Amino acid sequence: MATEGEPGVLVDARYGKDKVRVFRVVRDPTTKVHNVVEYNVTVLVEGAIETSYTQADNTVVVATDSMKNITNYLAKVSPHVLDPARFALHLGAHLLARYTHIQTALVTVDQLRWARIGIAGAESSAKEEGRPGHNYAFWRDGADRRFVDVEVARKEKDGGANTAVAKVSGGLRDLLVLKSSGSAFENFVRDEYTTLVEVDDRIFSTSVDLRYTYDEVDVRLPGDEKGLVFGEENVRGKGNDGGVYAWDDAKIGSRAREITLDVFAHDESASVQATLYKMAQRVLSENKGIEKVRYVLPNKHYIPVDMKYIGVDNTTPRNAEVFTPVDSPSGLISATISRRR
Ligand SMILES: O=c1[nH]c(=O)c2[nH]c(=O)[nH]c2[nH]1
Repeated sequence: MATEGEPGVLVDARYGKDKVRVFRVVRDPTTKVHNVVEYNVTVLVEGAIETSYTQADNTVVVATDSMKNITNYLAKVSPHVLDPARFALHLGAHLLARYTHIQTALVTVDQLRWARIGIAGAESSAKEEGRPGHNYAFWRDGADRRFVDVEVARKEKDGGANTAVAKVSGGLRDLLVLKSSGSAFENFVRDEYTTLVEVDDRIFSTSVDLRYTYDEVDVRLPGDEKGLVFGEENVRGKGNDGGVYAWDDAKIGSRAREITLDVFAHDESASVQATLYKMAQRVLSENKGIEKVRYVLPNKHYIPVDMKYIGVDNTTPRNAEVFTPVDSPSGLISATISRRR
């Protein structure tokens, strides 16, 4: 939108609430087993909102405070609250159903870890991944977070249709790993700039960031007045997968984490690049609904301390035992691996 006399043109605009912190407990009154989730939610919208920027017209603005309220309200009433992907889809679809001038809703749900405390006893009838666990006592069993990113876009402009298409990706952030053997780095370019020595055994540590992207899904917006009826039938995969959800993000999320840890541990790593590629291939081969995988792996260097000055060998790989962990600089290795068509 351009106004005469102004040098600039509004090219894109989106707004919303970031860092909406939500904790939800779901209680089963019969078994007394509780399930809990903690999310950091980002909820943004795009659409016919240009005049709020160009003409100070707030009549098109759903307040970011209201978006926070909607997030909390859906955390209370959505049947999908325990599943971040479905919850994010429901929140995005709800915003489009409720506000016809909104074209696209962008929802990110970052999930903090809460695992059942695995103890036996009277209050431990619940199970987590087959293990016994306390019914309502939990602990933070890792600093890594699962996330899901959902972009729900109305199919037709101007609120005309009750159908939308959703781009969904999920992943993992800040999974910190280290191995003290099984990693080499040799045969790299050697020239006048090279000081790094080749090693057939070194420490390999990284903080894994992983994003996997699904095939797009079709979304039917909730038709009921309150926008709360949003079931399996509202989301359809595009392939011949019999409709409903084309994937189970909860299962894929925990499997991708297991695969990442498994490949990291088992691979005789020739480089961060080569290990990354193997991780991505495994994630693709075991999860048919995933279209592409992106890993970002910083190489967190651990430098053997040189003790030659005191007559001690601490630098040849066999004798390297004391290291200085180096925060910066770090390598930064990334790649996207897409399913072969
Ligand atoms: O696995 C590695 N890949 C690199 O590209 C690189 N560069 C470097 O200095 N060390 C390493 N390690």
